[in-house]
Amino acid sequence: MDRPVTEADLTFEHVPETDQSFENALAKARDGDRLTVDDAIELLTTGTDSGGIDRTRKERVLEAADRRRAETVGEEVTFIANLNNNVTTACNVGCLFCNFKDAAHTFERETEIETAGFTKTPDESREIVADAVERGIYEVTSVSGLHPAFALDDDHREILEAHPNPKEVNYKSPELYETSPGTYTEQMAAMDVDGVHVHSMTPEEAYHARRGTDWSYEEIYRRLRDAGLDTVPGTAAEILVDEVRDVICPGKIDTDGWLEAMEAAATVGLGMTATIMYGHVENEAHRAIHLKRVRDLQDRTGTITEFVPLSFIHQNTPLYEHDVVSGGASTDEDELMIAVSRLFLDNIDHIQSSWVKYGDQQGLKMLSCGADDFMGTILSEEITKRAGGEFGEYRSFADYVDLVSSIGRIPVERSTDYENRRVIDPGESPLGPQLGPKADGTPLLTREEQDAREARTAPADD
Ligand SMILES: C[S@@+](CC[C@H](N)C(=O)[O-])C[C@H]1O[C@@H](n2cnc3c(N)ncnc32)[C@H](O)[C@@H]1O
Ligand SMILES: Nc1c(NC[C@H](O)[C@H](O)[C@H](O)CO)[nH]c(=O)[nH]c1=O
Ligand SMILES: N[C@@H](Cc1ccc(O)cc1)C(=O)O
Ligand code: SF4
Repeated sequence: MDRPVTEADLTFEHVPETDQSFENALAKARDGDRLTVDDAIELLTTGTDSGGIDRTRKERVLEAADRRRAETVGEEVTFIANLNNNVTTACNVGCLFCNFKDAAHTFERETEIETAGFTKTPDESREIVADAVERGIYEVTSVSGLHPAFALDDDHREILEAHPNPKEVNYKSPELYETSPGTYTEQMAAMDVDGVHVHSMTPEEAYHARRGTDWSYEEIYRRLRDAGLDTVPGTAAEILVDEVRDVICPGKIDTDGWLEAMEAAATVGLGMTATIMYGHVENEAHRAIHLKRVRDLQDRTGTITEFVPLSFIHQNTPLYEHDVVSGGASTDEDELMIAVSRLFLDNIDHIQSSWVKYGDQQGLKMLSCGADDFMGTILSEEITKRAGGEFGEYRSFADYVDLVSSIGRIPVERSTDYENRRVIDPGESPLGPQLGPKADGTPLLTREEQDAREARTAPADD
């Protein structure tokens, strides 16, 4: 085809059609029976017997999910004091839903083009994380573009440098770039400040860290773990159905590759999260199959601590700009995605509501649709912002306590693995992080940041 693919061109093998009825599926969900893919399709569509979403049926699904949430985890709403420290935006994988990336050639020394992106050296990463740890952060989340100069470690660099055709394996020497990201193990070690929890290396990044070798994912994750990695973010999952991946991320590892990497991380003892990125070209059958693949993986490993539905942010993405999609998920679809995740994933305790994707108001609503975790302080956000999201880059503990208390739930700070938890009394002072290695309750934001924030939110002078 010499024109870009559009929504009308897409025909999928998997379509939302079933022999199940909505009422049967809902009855099973209410009874706590394990749901099938067809059950999930019925709930996500509020019945395939009619088109569009039926609001009354939707409310019944949300109610069932909210009840399941209360039975499983009670009334506490958790969140974490964390920092996002993404190392580089250089990436040539070309996912059509992503505007986080910048073409890697714009980072080269010998280029006229000024790059719109960034690359941090390991020393720079350490400084950023050390500063945040100083302020009470105890998790760093780090996801990055697949910079061509990245290697797993010195052994891997040697292999890549000796490769007869480095281009074939998406490798270029660090000397060619203005700034080198170093190696993945150097970045892990650099971010491992004072025992901070390092949450990093998605399956896609792990694939990049083994390119041009015959090393297994176990070997990759073992070396990363030994360098300081603690848990793995289960992003790059997108939709775990290859006919969808072929459209939105043809350059990425396939479904089996993603599952293999996650299983390997579990085998070497790493905990992990899992995600779905929905609301683009996929239909409810794909969402349901995705949930089944995640549930099966968790049956095999038991190491997934939370499931995170990531609603597609469309504004600045190639998928939207090339008219492949006309927007993202509707609010009804968002609520049903959270609810059916809770009902279907009977082996994952926590469902996360992302304020980055939904905003505060809808994010809070999700906590009554099946979600029980409200993400983290993050302090910096680039993925959603660059895609056109407008819900900001951080939340303080005071924000969290206000928000969670406003819906009559209990604010609780947690560790990445949910093992350490601290119920926060809204009346206490300070509210700040207390689980951290420097647990002195230092406010999350510096004075300057607080002032800047107040200036932004203050009513304009007349
Ligand atoms: C930007 S990538 C960074 C890590 C690494 N390059 C990878 O792909 O695994 C992390 C995740 O962000 C999510 N993401 C990217 N663009 C998005 C968008 N426009 N809307 C919602 N989520 C998005 C995707 O789920 C993706 O896997
Ligand atoms: N949902 C989003 C997250 N979630 C990850 C959490 O912040 C945290 O790292 C995890 O729960 C492990 O403790 N992070 C983002 O940057 N953006 C999101 O939309
Ligand atoms: N980085 C992802 C979110 C994410 C990160 C880590 C996780 O464990 C889960 C989700 C995004 O903003 O889209
Ligand atoms: S989602 Fe990840 S791999 Fe894909 S283009 Fe964006 S940064 Fe690169």
